Amino acid sequence: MPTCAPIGTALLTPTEMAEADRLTIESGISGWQLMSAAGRAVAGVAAEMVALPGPVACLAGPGNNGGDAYVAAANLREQGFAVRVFALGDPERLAGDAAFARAAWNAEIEPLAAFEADQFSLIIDGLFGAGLSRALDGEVANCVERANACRTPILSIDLPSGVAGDSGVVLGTAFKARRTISFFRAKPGHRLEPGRSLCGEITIRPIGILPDVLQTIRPRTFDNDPNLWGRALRWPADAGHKYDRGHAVILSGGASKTGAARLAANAALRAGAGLVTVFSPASAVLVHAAHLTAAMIKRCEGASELDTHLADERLNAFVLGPGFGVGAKARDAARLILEKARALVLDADGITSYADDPRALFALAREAGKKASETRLVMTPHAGEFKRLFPDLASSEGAKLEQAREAAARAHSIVVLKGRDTVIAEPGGRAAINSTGTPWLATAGTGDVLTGMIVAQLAQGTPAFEAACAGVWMHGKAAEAFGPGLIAEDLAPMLPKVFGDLARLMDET
Ligand SMILES: NC(=O)C1=CN([C@@H]2O[C@H](COP(=O)(O)OP(=O)(O)OC[C@H]3O[C@@H](n4cnc5c(N)ncnc54)[C@H](OP(=O)(O)O)[C@@H]3O)[C@@H](O)[C@H]2O)[C@@H](O)CC1
Ligand SMILES: Nc1ncnc2c1ncn2[C@@H]1O[C@H](COP(=O)(O)OP(=O)(O)O)[C@@H](O)[C@H]1O
Ligand SMILES: [K+]
Repeated sequence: MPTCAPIGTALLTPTEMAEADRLTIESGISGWQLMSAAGRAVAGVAAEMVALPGPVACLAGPGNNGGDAYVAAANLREQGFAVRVFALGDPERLAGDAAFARAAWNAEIEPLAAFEADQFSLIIDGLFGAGLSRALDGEVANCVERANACRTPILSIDLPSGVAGDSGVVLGTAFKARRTISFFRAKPGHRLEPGRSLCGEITIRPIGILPDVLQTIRPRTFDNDPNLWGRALRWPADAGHKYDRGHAVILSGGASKTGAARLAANAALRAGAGLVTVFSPASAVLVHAAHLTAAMIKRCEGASELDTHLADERLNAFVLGPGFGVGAKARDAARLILEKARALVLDADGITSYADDPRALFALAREAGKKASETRLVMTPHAGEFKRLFPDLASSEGAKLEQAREAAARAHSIVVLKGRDTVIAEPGGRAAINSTGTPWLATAGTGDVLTGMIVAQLAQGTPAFEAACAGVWMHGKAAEAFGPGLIAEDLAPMLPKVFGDLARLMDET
């Protein structure tokens, strides 16, 4: 079986990054060494973006982000580029390493008001990075908007000025960069929208910060990639049996709404569940029979039949919600499944069924978790569904990471808050931000497919957080593998390629 590094790829908040900086300096590497390395790295990327002699504009802010810009300016000048530096505020007031960097530039510094964006071949944005503390306004906001309006490419240092590093939210206004270079580890703001889109292509460079500092910082946010969950994923054992790979159940809605259940069922089979059964009301059994082959069908009319079926303990992971219908029937089913401490992926109508009483669901999840000694509920809301269960959290605009984290703690469950920047959070505070996928996923039924990919991992015994992360990752990879023009049915057939690529990736790490 392939193996992989035990910890994930951490994403550091600006506060954690400052701590990484501080711990490294404490260990004997100076702040000036870090800034020099950062500035040189910026110049290296700039030189990839523009041909000699430029001209290049370096916009320098009042903090260390500006310091990086002065170092980059001096380095580019050495390489033969024509460079002009424009400063926000009085450069004489710079302190510490940034003052050093300004002194090393040792040439004219013009006021930001003199900057004319269309006179340059490249703009380097060193106004604000991790230290952004309030909305851009006045002269700075004007400068950003002028730069965005012209076609000159922008290279942002650390973050596009105006993007908050911990949330990706825009404070006032922000540069729309062609490329962004950051250091040591990426930040949540590089992954969360709209920050992610404003960064353009992101390059992360080492600058001498020691990875050991992560042991002290203990980050809680990670890139959703196989470094985080690869080792937890179950692969078929050489002499394995189908029951070793779990038996997933998809609860279907009535005759006119059966497609969603089949999308989930086929995805669950392709994603590795040993067996998959669709529980169907009598009225829809024939419709399913006409379409399903490897997946099985069992009549399940309502609560009492579900209760009887649940006596079979091999049925270990369930999907409830896609096409199911909103109401008491969904709530009864969720209750029975969680009371038996089976793993449950709750989506769509399953989530909406609890809009009037979310706390009833959270209590069921808490008890199921206690009984099984692990989280049993995975919820997969899109923003609209999220709002139905967590209206107070949803009103805090733009704080997607914290919303998902708080919701997971409150609901004693894994919360998969979907979108281009899907966040997966667990009750203990660990969270992952996904970057796989394409905009072609914005089409009917792809969420149903996602539930199938997650339930397959749960059925195989992967812990709920890792199961959800793996499902979201492979869902996006399947979309990338298919390319433009996809519909929901196209995703599951891409999984053999996704698994092949994953196995190779993990063998390499
Ligand atoms: N950590 C590392 O490992 C390394 C970090 N490095 C670099 O350091 C950067 C972080 O530096 P930093 O902490 O000095 O913050 P920075 O982003 O320059 O801004 C602070 C200044 O901006 C001001 N200000 C804020 N918002 C404002 C607004 N809207 N409008 C106007 N002013 C505003 C704020 O004012 P204040 O809030 O104090 O009033 C303060 O004066 C980081 O992004 C990276 O590039 C590398 O050199 C090497 C290693
Ligand atoms: N612009 C986008 N880029 C990447 N992924 C997206 C985008 N829009 C939607 N998705 C993904 O597509 C899926 C849509 O799920 P959902 O909204 O539940 O759709 P449905 O209910 O039609 O199945 C989610 O996994 C979501 O993260
Ligand atoms: K910047």
